[in-house]
Amino acid sequence: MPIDPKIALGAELAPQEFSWTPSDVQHYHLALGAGARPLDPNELRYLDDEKPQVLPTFATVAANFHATEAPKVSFPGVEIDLAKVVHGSQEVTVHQPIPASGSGRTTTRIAEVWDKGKAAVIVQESVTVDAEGNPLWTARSSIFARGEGGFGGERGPSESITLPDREADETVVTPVLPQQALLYRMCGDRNPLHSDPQFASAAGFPAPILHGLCTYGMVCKTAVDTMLDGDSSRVAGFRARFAGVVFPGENLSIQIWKDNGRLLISASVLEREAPALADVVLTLV
Ligand SMILES: C/C=C/C(=O)SCCNC(=O)CCNC(=O)[C@H](O)C(C)(C)COP(=O)(O)OP(=O)(O)OC[C@H]1O[C@@H](n2cnc3c(N)ncnc32)[C@H](O)[C@@H]1OP(=O)(O)O
Repeated sequence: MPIDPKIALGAELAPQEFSWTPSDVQHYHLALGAGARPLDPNELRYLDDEKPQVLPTFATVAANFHATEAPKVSFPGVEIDLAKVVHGSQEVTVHQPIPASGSGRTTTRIAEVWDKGKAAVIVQESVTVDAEGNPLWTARSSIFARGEGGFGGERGPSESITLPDREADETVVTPVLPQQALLYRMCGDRNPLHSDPQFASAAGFPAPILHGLCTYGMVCKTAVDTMLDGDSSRVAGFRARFAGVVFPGENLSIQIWKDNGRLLISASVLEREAPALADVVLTLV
């Protein structure tokens, strides 16, 4: 059985130990498009050699940054073909600004398994501490496994955020480079869905799609640059639901509203007027 919720729910995955360097951080930021404004000192903070500031979304790549193999969707009680899976949602809460270098230990458990009929939604929660055991960040993410529902589980919640009924405080267009996914996969996510046209076609897409976490990082960076004077240490948390695919070479239209100590954001693909990220909340420190 591809999904056995009785085994999966609450299962702990093998802990991951890892470390990162300023060079990894620079590399991650470049893969999100940093450096496009090379005369802007705020932009160069992401790329400093000694002490780059670190976007909180680096938390999503830190543990696997040096992976060179395609990921597997294989956990206790879950065995799914990678081609059926898209990233559903992501949330990161940082407990301190992420340092420019360090080491961490992540423990992950399968927190929820929902049966959406045509799909399964599997939610993982993870906690990362530094070498001394101090909390660095916690994360929650879901995958949406197409064709894997119908195992007799519960449907689960279906919440969404209502955006303010007024014009956005800022609207920014952020280009996705034609080579963006090929750059981003060097941050440890070698899923061929993002690079191999044949694999993408077999998965039902006309071309390789952008990593959801690349869109996620790009939108967080845009919000930090536009609303927080380029200071990523003001971000306490960032969450989003992946509402539609993005193709490299498209443009993201990003709308941002100030809302009581947080930013609410929506991101869509300009050319197709199609949603990219929904339920996006940036929580301020
Ligand atoms: C390993 C891969 C890594 C990647 O990076 S892949 C790239 C990043 N991810 C994406 O690009 C995904 C973009 N999103 C989509 O393409 C679509 O959006 C989905 C295929 C995820 C869902 O679309 P649809 O099949 O039309 O679903 P529905 O009919 O709108 O909803 C069915 C049920 O599924 C829940 N749901 C919808 N989207 C998500 C999501 N993104 N994450 C978690 N759950 C989701 C809904 O709520 C609802 O359930 P309820 O009827 O109980 O309300």
